[in-house]
Amino acid sequence: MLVLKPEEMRQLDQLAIKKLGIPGAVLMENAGVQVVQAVEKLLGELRGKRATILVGKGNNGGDGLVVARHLLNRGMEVKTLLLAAPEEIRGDARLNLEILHNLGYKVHYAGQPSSLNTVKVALLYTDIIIDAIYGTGFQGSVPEYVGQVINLVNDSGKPIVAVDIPSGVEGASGHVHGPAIKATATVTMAYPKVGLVVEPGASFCGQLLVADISIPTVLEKEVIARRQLLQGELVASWLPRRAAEGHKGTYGKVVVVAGSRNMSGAAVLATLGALHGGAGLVEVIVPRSLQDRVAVAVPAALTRGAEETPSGTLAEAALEEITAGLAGAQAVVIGPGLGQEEETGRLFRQVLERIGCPTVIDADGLNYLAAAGEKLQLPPGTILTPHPGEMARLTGLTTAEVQKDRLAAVERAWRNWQAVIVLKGARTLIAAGENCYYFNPTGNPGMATGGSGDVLAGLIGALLAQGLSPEQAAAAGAWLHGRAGDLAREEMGELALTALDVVNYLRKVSREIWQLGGSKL
Ligand SMILES: NC(=O)C1=CN([C@@H]2O[C@H](COP(=O)(O)OP(=O)(O)OC[C@H]3O[C@@H](n4cnc5c(N)ncnc54)[C@H](O)[C@@H]3O)[C@@H](O)[C@H]2O)[C@H](O)CC1
Ligand SMILES: [K+]
Repeated sequence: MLVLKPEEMRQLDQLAIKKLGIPGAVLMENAGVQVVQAVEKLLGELRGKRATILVGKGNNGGDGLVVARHLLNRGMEVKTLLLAAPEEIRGDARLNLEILHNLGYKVHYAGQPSSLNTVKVALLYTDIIIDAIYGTGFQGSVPEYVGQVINLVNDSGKPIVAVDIPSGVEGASGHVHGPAIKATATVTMAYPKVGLVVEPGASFCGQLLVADISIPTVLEKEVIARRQLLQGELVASWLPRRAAEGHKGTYGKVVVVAGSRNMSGAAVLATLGALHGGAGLVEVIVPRSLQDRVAVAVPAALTRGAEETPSGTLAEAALEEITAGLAGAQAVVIGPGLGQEEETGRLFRQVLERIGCPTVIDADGLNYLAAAGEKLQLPPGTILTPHPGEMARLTGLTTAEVQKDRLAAVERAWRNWQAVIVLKGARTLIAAGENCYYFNPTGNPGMATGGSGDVLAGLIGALLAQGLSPEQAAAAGAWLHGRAGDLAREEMGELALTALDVVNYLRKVSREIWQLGGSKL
């Protein structure tokens, strides 16, 4: 599903209104009706229940006024609190204010500090709160009084439905500079906005519902940016359907270069990720003393032992053995558990020069890249999979700076390295080119556990080997990995979840994708 910046949404709104002749008031009416449906989903029967609607001065407030009219029609007791002076309300929002007035319905003015008590009382005697204070027109931080209102709403313990965007969240970036509504559900109009699918904004949305307000889909071609919210349907459409006559050669060979004495598990987990991601063949190359152990742990993989340093990391002398292993590879995964020996770093650079197929660089591989001091030539179709700390090293930012603006960080890394970048962490973000992003909604905090990233690297390698483009492999890998973690959480919660569970639950995801056969998940 396409993800838009507010300015792009405004452009489509304007085209729908001015070029196609759909009146703005119709769009607003549709927006309001969609919010009413969400309220109904949350509350069930509406008759006799109470709603409080907080209305700002812009069109978001206008949507709120439509909601008020429809909830009244459904027999609800509705209190509408205007946080702006009535004379500030213009255009379609004004029209809706006048309709309410003509109905004899009283909208309360609650736009100044002395109204805080009115707000408190309203919030006490309500079953649901509708946030129509700010929408896509909002930037910066909310005025002090509005901040006080928002804090009261958040502390009320009542379900909150945000109209288009939780007020206080910037639609273009997901930045939150002060108080912001913590919604139970957000009904966003026509398309998800960037600020709703990246952190921290994403955490304020609750359940995200995308409402059809009759913006014709033909207008999508006017949007140049390629930003996609990942969904099972899209991922399934990229994955190859296995042919009856297929054999292991059909699904590609992944070579995993990983592991050291203290981190043999990283090699095992990356290999398991590749095997469960559907690779035809996986060969894992590890320091010689680990080979037997790894072979027992992953009997379905080929193993190759290579020269090692005294501390048990791959040695420079391993180059020829690794080069031999690379023969016939469709994809390479390099980095998990390699350690931080200088000699292994030198080897890493030489191996990179010999790889001729799409490559996933993860973990210690990323640290070697960052430490190289010069910009290394990456294999064609490289994917980098940093967590925020690794991202900081790759871009010269601090981890806090990366997390504060993940979108900017991932864009910077893409420009620096000209590779597909997968920024892990809550709401994994993928940058694949100029204005080309994938936003991953799957995954949960239970997956913040050692080895989970190794599984992802292997999984992406498998998808590359099966012929997905680097951007599809990165995006699909992130989605499938997060989905496996989500299914694992459904059964075991977050505490006990380990990387091995992510591997094991890939089976269920595989089944879902298989059953989907290209239809909806
Ligand atoms: N036809 C349409 O465009 C439709 C839009 N819909 C809804 O409208 C909003 C967008 O409306 P807009 O009037 O552009 O913006 P807001 O309602 O978000 O109003 C913002 C309002 O507040 C001012 N403002 C911005 N930042 C701050 C700040 N930091 N402090 C104080 N005030 C601020 C700004 O100047 C505006 O005056 C969209 O989200 C939809 O909900 C309909 O859905 C359909 C048609
Ligand atoms: K809002």
